[in-house]
Amino acid sequence: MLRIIKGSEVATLDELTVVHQRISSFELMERAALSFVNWFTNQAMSKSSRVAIFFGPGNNGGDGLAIGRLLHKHGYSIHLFSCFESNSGLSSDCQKNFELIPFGVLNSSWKEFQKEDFDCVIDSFLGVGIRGELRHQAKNIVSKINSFPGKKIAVDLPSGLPADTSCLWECVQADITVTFAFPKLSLLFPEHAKYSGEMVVLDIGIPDSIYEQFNSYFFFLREIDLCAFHKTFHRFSHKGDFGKVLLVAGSKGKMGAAMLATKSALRTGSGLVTCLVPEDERCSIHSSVPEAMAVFYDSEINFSAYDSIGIGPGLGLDKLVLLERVFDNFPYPVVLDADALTILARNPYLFAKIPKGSILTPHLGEFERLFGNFESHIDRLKFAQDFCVSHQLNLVLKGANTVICLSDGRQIFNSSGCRHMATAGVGDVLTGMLTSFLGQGYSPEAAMICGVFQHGLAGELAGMEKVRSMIASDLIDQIPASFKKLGVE
Ligand SMILES: NC(=O)C1=CN([C@@H]2O[C@H](COP(=O)(O)OP(=O)(O)OC[C@H]3O[C@@H](n4cnc5c(N)ncnc54)[C@H](OP(=O)(O)O)[C@@H]3O)[C@@H](O)[C@H]2O)[C@@H](O)CC1
Ligand SMILES: Nc1ncnc2c1ncn2[C@@H]1O[C@H](COP(=O)(O)OP(=O)(O)O)[C@@H](O)[C@H]1O
Ligand SMILES: [K+]
Repeated sequence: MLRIIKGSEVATLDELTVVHQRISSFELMERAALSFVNWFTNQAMSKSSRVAIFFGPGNNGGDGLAIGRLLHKHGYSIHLFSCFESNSGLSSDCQKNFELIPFGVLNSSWKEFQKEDFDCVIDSFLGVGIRGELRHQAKNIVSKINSFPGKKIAVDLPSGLPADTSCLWECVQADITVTFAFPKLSLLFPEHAKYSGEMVVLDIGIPDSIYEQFNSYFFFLREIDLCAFHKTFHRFSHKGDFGKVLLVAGSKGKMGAAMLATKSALRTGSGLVTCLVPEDERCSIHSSVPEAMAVFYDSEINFSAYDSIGIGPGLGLDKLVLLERVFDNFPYPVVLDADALTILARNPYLFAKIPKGSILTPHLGEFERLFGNFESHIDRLKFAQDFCVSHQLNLVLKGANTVICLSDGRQIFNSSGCRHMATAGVGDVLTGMLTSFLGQGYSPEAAMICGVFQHGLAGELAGMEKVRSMIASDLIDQIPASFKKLGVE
């Protein structure tokens, strides 16, 4: 899994790569620029587009100059805007690229930029090199860039955004940030959505072994990481091997949540799925998910007969006693979502009773209900880390780039998913998937890695087809295609 390192460590990462691959730092910059240009030319942007590139004196500016040179070669009309007073302080690779500005590419001061003259702005003013608060002049440059109403594409980071911390000043408001090698931590913070826009991570050929030389408990989960976590089943596998799972979900008026979680667990591969529901609601489960079984609140339930239990979707807030019964009678990790989390928030003494290794799946609102308000995402993540380590629990903090917070302190950002997933019931589907993988014998870590990534992938597939019309059931329908895409049978 890709390690997310600090912005201040990028220079060392570059140096180690240059030595390891026997290339020059100029060649590494060229590689970054080529990967950007390759991405850019695949966007639906006409060759007649007029492109403005703001470039600073550091290596971020060097990237911009190289990008400008290469885009000019592709036939784009390029106008460079320098964001410094004197040419004497350029970084060495920026200087080399400055000397290579081709004939036909205009170069002016940022002050001369006229927004009406362009179709697109590339922001390569500042990257990971920013230290401390943005200086006065830099703030003016950022405002100038932000005055452009069209598409703004940030190179590596929107200028002004610190790489690892929350930002307290105005930065470039990019529509898309194209970042090199690994996502800079601050691009993953929800409070930076208006600066980072969409995020694209481009591989520039830095081997994983180089990242391993840095200490970091933040990771980025990609499709290639999944294969190692999936179990394989053999020819003689029977439904018992695929797990017996129990979903404690649904109440009067909220049976849809139970159905979504149940269908999702079946589609994720569970052999036997039972739903614990109010007896009055038996028909709704039987008629909508005939493959599932139902048990009822008043009956004697042998919780230990199940391989995994997921609790919460549509449960209702009056199920404290039931929740305690599960905790007292089931010693293995459970999945806790939705109303189960609200019951926990109201009764914090229950934290100590949750089986070790369990998975709590709050969205930001539920996280706040459980643990209070945080000024920044980094503070929230630090709290989550301490909570997970001290209680030996796992937490899936849902949202764009869902964070899997493991009980050993590691925090893994998911890369799959799309904005169309922000619709009712999509979280219930995740509960079904996580419970299903646990029931199939996956460790909590493997269940979260496979479940969270694949949930996002199914969401992307459904979103591609249904765009903003997507509903949670569409995501369930795409679970089979997500298995196929991952090559998991
Ligand atoms: N492996 C990778 O990812 C690769 C990374 N690469 C690229 O290198 C970039 C990093 O380049 P970098 O280190 O030269 O820093 P960069 O962002 O250009 O900024 C330096 C400038 O910022 C200025 N400055 C500082 N603080 C400031 C403030 N508060 N307010 C205002 N200004 C401030 C500082 O001024 P000074 O303090 O020196 O006066 C200096 O001029 C990285 O983002 C990526 O694009 C690729 O080329 C290759 C592979
Ligand atoms: N903008 C987004 N980008 C990617 N994924 C998202 C986005 N918004 C929501 N999601 C995902 O959709 C799911 C929504 O879950 P949740 O808020 O619990 O929904 P519900 O309670 O309606 O079931 C989560 O898995 C979350 O990560
Ligand atoms: K930038």
